[in-house]
Amino acid sequence: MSRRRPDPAAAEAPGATLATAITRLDLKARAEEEGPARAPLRWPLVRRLWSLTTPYAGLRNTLLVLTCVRGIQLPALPWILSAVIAGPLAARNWPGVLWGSAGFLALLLFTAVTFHYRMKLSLVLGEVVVQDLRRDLFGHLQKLGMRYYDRTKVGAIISRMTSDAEALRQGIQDVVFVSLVNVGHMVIASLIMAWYDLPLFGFVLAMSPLIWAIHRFFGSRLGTAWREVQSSMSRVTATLAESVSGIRVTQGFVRQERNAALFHELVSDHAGYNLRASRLSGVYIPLLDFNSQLFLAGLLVLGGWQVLHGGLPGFGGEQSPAEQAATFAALVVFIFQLPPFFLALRVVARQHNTALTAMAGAERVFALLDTEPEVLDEPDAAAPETIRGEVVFDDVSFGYDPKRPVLHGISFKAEPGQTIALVGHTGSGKSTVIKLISKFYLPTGGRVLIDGIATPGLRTEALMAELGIVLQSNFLFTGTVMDNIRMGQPSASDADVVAAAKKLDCLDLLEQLPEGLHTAVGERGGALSLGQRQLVCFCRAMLADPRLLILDEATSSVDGLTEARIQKALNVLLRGRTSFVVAHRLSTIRHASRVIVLDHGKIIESGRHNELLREGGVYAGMYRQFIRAGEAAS
Ligand SMILES: Nc1ncnc2c1ncn2[C@@H]1O[C@H](COP(=O)(O)OP(=O)(O)OP(=O)(O)O)[C@@H](O)[C@H]1O
Repeated sequence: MSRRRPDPAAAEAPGATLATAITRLDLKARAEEEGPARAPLRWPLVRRLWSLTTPYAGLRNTLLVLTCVRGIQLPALPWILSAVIAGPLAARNWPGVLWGSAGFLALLLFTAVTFHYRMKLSLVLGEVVVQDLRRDLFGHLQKLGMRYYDRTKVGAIISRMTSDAEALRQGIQDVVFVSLVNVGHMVIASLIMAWYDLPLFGFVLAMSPLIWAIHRFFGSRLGTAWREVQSSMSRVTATLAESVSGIRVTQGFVRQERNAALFHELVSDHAGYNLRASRLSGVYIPLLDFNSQLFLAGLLVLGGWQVLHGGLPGFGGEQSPAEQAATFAALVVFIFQLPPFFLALRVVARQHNTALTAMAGAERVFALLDTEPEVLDEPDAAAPETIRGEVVFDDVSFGYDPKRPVLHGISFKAEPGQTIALVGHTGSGKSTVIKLISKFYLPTGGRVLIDGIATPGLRTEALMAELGIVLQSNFLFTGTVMDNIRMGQPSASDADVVAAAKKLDCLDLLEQLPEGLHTAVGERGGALSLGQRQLVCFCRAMLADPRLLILDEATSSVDGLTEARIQKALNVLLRGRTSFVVAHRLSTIRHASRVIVLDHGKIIESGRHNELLREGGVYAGMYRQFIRAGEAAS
């Protein structure tokens, strides 16, 4: 954890304690979204990860061959050098030195070419596998139902697609191939050393676990520290983005100081993690370097003794000149083999840490891919060509959590072509009724019937083909006005889009935009006014021409003139199709075939506007309030 100095400015800031509490909660929630940093190596998971390379078996197998070749080349290079020094050079044989150098150069070139292709192909393999994985994840996310999205945070989904997918890429592109190269290198180098001098090699083996242990101790701590640095940075950027986009609210509610305290806390957290990682690196790298050099010093003493005194203490007696030359050659071989041998050991240990991170990422990514989409269709569900648009709620009850119902015994019938206005206080269940008609959920009790077919028996695609949804948030995707309208009917031509806008009598309003229908709407439609966004969504629904229309009317007000045009467009849009409107406009409610008043998930009144007014019940009270609020605002 980071150690922070108390900051007087932050402590004095109003709400600093609250800010700290919020940060703590926020950090905890985000840490939960990110999940554990590492997971143990599990064979089934490794096999599944490896199976992602199956479609690219040719590429993968070429890489395996290159990996093996490189595992031999790496120890062969220092071996040639040591052989030339201990052989031709010690014997003062100049042509032999030249031949040896030429052989070294040739192998060097071959090694460079192998390295080039190994790097290139592993990057390609990592890229194609991650591309497939992201495509599969996205496709799978599209299939998951509302329940999944109700319980999963957006941040968690984004982490699966970004940091976890990246961890998998590292696992596939680096861990396997880099580890194989280095393990191969170590095996061959060990064979060479053991061949030259078995007892001296015993000394090397005895020291290796020390280096491995140092690496494991620091490596895992460093891995965690760097991951914390990264995630604390993403918290800083996320908070910064939120603060900048919400700057008006911040200033409006005079929250600048509180936000500054929160931001300060996140930044000092990040600095703390950075310092911790730097402190660890500062000990680890010099320690490892010192150990390797110490090792060489030990080797020089032992090997030197052997050369000068004939064999290691306790391993044989007097040596002949030929044996002494062989001992000298062995020492040179060891001195050349050892530094890259320890380097390879370090690389393998580092890859082990990366593999644990990849395992954690793989567990989460596969868990998402294995999440079964909720089955909403019965096996023999009907898929009628068209829908007339009769909607019946037959004693429907529903709870997002089945133990806590939010709709109780709802019954009503909408004839084809009718407009049903849903009104009620916030949380009364209006949106939930709409979600049941849209088949985002199935009722927990009773039946929702469309054209006499209960929703589980009606194929979801058939319903969606005849269902148009216009939400209050007026969701627009990055692209042009034209693209956004066409989303309602992807095969529609430009002329069809223009015709839809004409039908709603709003073409002139959209053509007034800087580039007319080709104007880019900006992120989430930010480049358009609220009224323009609503019109684009109406055109989108008009183009799709569904039999059933769901409309969550926007509450935000637009200027009087635009309001009149929107109202006119809305009347055209509603005409001739069964519509359910979460109504906020008086004129929509007045023209509705029926107004359904909900309270705490129950229908308390139902009828035409005038009838309900005459009854003088809850609706009449709401209406009076509405009128008073309208007068006060004008
Ligand atoms: N995804 C959800 N998970 C759990 N409970 C939910 C969910 N959505 C809504 N609820 C709860 O269901 C009840 C009805 O909510 P609903 O959104 O249908 O009301 P509403 O009348 O549309 O409200 P508003 O006018 O504020 O949009 C509320 O108590 C709400 O807290």
